[in-house]
Parts: sequence; structure tokens; C-alpha cells
Amino acid sequence: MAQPSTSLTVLVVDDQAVPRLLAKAAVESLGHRVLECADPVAAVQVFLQRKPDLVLLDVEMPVHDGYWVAQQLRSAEQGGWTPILFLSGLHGDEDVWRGIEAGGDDFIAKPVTTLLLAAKLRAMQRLMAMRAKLLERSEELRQANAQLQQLSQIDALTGLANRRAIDQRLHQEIAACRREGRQLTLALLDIDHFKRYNDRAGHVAGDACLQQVARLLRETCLRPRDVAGRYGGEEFVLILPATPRAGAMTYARALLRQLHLAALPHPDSPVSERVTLSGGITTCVPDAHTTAEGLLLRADDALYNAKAKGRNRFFSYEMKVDTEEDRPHHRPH
Ligand SMILES: Nc1nc2c(ncn2[C@@H]2O[C@H](COP(=O)(O)OP(=O)(O)OP(=O)(O)O)[C@@H](O)[C@H]2O)c(=O)[nH]1
Repeated sequence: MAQPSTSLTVLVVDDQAVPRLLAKAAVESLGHRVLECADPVAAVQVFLQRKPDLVLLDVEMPVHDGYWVAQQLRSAEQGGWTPILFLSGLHGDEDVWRGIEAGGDDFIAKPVTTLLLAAKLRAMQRLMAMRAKLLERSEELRQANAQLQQLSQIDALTGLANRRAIDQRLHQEIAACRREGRQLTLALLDIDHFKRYNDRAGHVAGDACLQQVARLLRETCLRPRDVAGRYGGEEFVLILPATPRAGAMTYARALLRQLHLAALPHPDSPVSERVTLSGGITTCVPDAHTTAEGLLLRADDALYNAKAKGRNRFFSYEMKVDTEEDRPHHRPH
């Protein structure tokens, strides 16, 4: 966008050759380039194709006058702004009013002097530079907002979706699975005896452990619609859309197996010398009565059950089973 000293491309529109050539000469003497046009309809085409920086527009022309041209240019710009200066022998208050109303930015009385034209162009260039700065700031703001929006959805420690994002996604997936008539699985996971981990290894090591578990969860959420999130503290959430009950339990077993293979040491767990998880799973085809709160309560209840049954397992009421029986190699060491 033009700075006050840069050279402009100026579209000069006048049906009469002499004033058009005079205006052209004056503009060129100020170091700017000129596109000439004698016909109002053609002027609109030239404007659209060549995208000049500024338009000098005669008012009185046959068939379509300068006001008509200004209106066409303004409606063609769609959010843009190219300065339009009227050049006219008519310069009563009413003429100026009509010109501004039609979308013009200023009015210059013919015959135009080079000095007046220079002053008007300089003023327009200033406005153009300010507008360019404003657009730049708006774009920066838009980008910052997009970044903030993204950050507001992410848990800072683990990089997983945070509680706010999880709540949003859960509502969306309940609605989507209800429409599709498909099963939705929700799992709440909790690291076993994490207080003891912190107490023995320290909070910094505890944080690192949370990050490692989060990485594992991210790696096991393979489908595009699967979401892994940190629901708070040492509690994680998985949203697995279009995942039936049996699939959810298979997934849970695979996750426990991956965690076992990762062999993250737990310094003080009565369950295992490795970090273990307990999980509560709930699966349903959502109907009109299904709520996010209801699903979370059911999953939390199932999680409580998994803890009560000895930890290091998933429990699902709907399946009436837990993952324990299938994985003898996961038993406490
Ligand atoms: N390092 C770390 N610890 C956290 C964070 N958030 C919560 N905790 C700790 O997680 C522990 C959770 O303890 P509890 O709720 O008693 O659960 P638990 O010790 O895992 O016991 P069970 O769940 O019954 O197996 C507490 O010691 C919290 O301080 C965190 O961001 N970083």
C-alpha cells in the first residue's frame, strides 16, 4: 500500500480529451503513472482489471455520469478502499454532497492546478498509509486471537486438550453420534497412587510422569475424531466416537499394554513397580436424554469401581466386565 512518497497508478476518467490530457499531464508531472479512460463503463472494467491506487473522476459524462461510476467502483471493491477524487466544473455544495454520497472522497474544481492536485494526492496517500497500518494491525490481532483461542483449548503441562476443550467436544460428539446413530465411548483415566508418586519422587518428576502418560494417550488416539484430554490433576479423558463397547474394551486393554511396555517406574506404588492407570468407561448410542454430565458421572462411577477392584484396570458397567481377566502379564510385580 502506498506511503506518502511512493508513486501511484492513477486512473483518470473523463469523456473529454482536453481536460483528460491536462489531468494526465499534471499527475505525471508529480511522478505518478496514469491509466486513461474516456468511457464510464470501460472505466469500471479498467478499474477491476488494473486495480489503480487512486481514481480521478469527471462528473459530467453522457449516459453514465461520474456519480454512477463511483457507485459502481465502490460496490465492486467489496471491503476495499481506493480513493476517488471528483474533478468537475460543478462544485456547488450540492454537487460536493452528491459526490461524497456516491462514494467519492474529495472534490476538485476544474481547471485543476498541479499544486492543488499534489496537495490532494498527498492527503489521500496519508489516508492510504494509515489504512494499510490499520489493516496490518487487524491482521495481527486476528492471528493473536486465533492463537489465544487455540491456547485456551490446550493444557499447558501436557499439550493435550484441556477441560474446556473436552467439554466442548463431548457436547459436539454427543450430538453427532446421536444424529449418526453410532456408539460413543467416554473414558475417565486416573494414574494410580499418584500422590505417593509425588510424595516420593517430587512434584517435578510428577509433572514429567503426567507428560509421559499424556504422550502415550496421544499416540493411542489414532482416529481423527478421537480426543485425549487432561481433565484436571492426574485425571485424563478419552472421547472415542463411533466406538462400540467391545471396541472400547479392546482399546482399553491395548492402552494398558502400551503403558506396561513403556515401563515408567513408580517409586512407591502398592500395585506395581511401574506407573499404572485405572479407567472407567461408558459407551452408549446417545439419545435425546444423553447429557455430557450424565456420561461423565457414569464414567466416574466406573472409574471408582476400577479403583475399588484393585486398580490397574478399566471397568465398564455396560460391558459388565473389566480388563483384568485378559491380561495376567499385567498383574502387580
Ligand atoms: N506433579 C503433579 N501432581 C499433580 C498435578 N495435579 C494433581 N497432582 C497430584 O495428584 C495427586 C492425586 O492424588 P489422589 O487424588 O489422592 O489420588 P492418587 O494418589 O492417585 O490415588 P488413587 O487415585 O486412589 O490411586 C495429588 O497428590 C495431587 O497433588 C500436577 O499437575 N502435577
